[in-house]
Amino acid sequence: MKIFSAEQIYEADKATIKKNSISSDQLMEGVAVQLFNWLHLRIQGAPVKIHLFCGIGNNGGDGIALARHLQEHGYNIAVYVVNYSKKRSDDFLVNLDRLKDRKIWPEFLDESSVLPEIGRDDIIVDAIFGIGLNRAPDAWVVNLFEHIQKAQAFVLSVDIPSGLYTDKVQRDEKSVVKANHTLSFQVPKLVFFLPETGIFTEQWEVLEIGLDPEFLVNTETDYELIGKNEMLPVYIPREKFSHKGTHGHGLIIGGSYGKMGAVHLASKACLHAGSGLVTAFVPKCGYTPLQTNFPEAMVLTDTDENHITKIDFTIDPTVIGIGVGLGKEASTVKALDEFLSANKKPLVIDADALNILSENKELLKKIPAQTVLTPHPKELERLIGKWKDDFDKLKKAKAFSKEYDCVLVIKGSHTITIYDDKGYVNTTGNPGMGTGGTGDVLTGMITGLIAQGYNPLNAAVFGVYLHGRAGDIAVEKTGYQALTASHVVDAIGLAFMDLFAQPKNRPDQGESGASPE
Ligand SMILES: NC(=O)C1=CN([C@@H]2O[C@H](COP(=O)(O)OP(=O)(O)OC[C@H]3O[C@@H](n4cnc5c(N)ncnc54)[C@H](OP(=O)(O)O)[C@@H]3O)[C@@H](O)[C@H]2O)[C@@H](O)CC1
Ligand SMILES: Nc1ncnc2c1ncn2[C@@H]1O[C@H](COP(=O)(O)OP(=O)(O)O)[C@@H](O)[C@H]1O
Ligand SMILES: [K+]
Repeated sequence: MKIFSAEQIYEADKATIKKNSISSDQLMEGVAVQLFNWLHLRIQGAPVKIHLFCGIGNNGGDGIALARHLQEHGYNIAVYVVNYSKKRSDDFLVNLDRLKDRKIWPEFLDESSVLPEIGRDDIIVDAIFGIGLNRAPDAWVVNLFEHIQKAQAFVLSVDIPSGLYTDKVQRDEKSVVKANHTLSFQVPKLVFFLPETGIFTEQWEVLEIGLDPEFLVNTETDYELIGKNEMLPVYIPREKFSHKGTHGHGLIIGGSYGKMGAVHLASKACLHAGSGLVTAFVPKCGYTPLQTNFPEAMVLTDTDENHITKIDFTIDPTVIGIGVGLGKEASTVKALDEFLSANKKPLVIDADALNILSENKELLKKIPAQTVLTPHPKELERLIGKWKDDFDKLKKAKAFSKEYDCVLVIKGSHTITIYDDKGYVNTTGNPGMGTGGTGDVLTGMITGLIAQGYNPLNAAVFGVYLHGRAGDIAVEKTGYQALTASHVVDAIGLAFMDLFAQPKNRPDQGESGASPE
């Protein structure tokens, strides 16, 4: 699913109005009917009090139009106009008149108003600011937001939590409404997926509002949301006459004394992701544990007992995943330098190999085109430097990816893979995966996918998707706390099979950390 910018959404709006020969008021009316249907389906005429806080632009217009439909169906409503500007939008005014025609008189709130009482069991509709927010809300509006929060009632935000910008971080947390649920019009917004801005809505859901499909299909976006629908066309099926020789050979290089598990996890994940063969290249101390516990892997060893000191092998792997459990010994740094100077194979780089690159930036020039780098936030900071906020991070990440022609996988709750100026935002995974070793599993999976013939970008995006999906499947049996990296490895096969499972009968919805399909 594409993630459009606010400018593109306004353009889509215009294109829809032009193509369908409808007025903007008719478009808003369609939106209001959708909003009403959503609420009506869930509260089914219950006498719960619904407080609608409406701004004076089109977001407010949506709220005002929704109020009319709720009133027509006998709901117990209270409507407030948050009068933060004299410049009201035409469609807001049209809908305000319609409301007055029905003898509903909204309460106009301003700086001097006594704020309404809201019960804990009431519902709040937040239609104060939409995507038109372009400056910080006034202090009295922030005060209203706090009043809304204190009520602890269920907050439904229309289009976007009010106070949240679409393209920058709102510094003051109090200046944004914290929504329980957001109904985002037609497309999700990038801010739902970034750590600093995603916290303002617990759940989000796309509400179809009938924007022109041709515009949506033909418009390129900077970000794409990755779910099952995006990954199915990427999947490479197994051919009947294929064999281990055609499924590729992944080589995992890493490990040091006390950190051999990382190599075990990555190599196992590489095989579970479908690589025909896997070889682990480790210090000598890794030989026995790996051979004993993981019979499917072949093992090559360094001359040193505890660390990688010289990466020397005669096999011909398809792809190399390097860095897990590696350590940063001086001899390891030298070995990595020599390896990168000679290597011609596609690479996946993680963990200490990334840290070595960060400390020896000249080595970055030696990585092959489209190398996949998989940093967690701290490793990313070492690579690209400190960022001011999440948007600055994405900008710096894109510049870095361009400079070194690499696929940059920014790991997190919603991992974002960057390549060629575009970001692929993952929807799978869960907080249970914040446990040692899950990153090693991802490295192995991406390596295993490249081994089978996926190009590095597809391998990264698909690997991240499958990794999160495996975590989601595994956590159903373990719970968040007990989930371990090994559980994730064990569920990789189920994650593949889930690609072809019949969809469950539920609406196209998502929530922080859950898949939208
Ligand atoms: N295609 C779609 O998705 C459709 C979208 N629709 C809906 O339209 C919504 C966007 O509506 P919108 O453009 O009228 O802007 P909105 O957010 O209501 O703000 C109102 C105005 O407030 C102003 N302003 C800004 N910041 C301010 C501040 N801090 N303090 C005070 N004032 C401030 C600013 O005007 P300014 O003063 O800068 O001239 C701004 O224009 C969208 O979210 C969705 O709900 C549907 O109806 C139809 C289909
Ligand atoms: N809250 C979360 N939601 C979804 N995925 C998560 C969450 N926390 C961590 N993960 C995933 O778990 C992995 C952790 O990787 P990393 O920090 O490198 O772990 P390690 O170094 O221990 O292997 C990443 O792929 C990350 O996206
Ligand atoms: K809103």
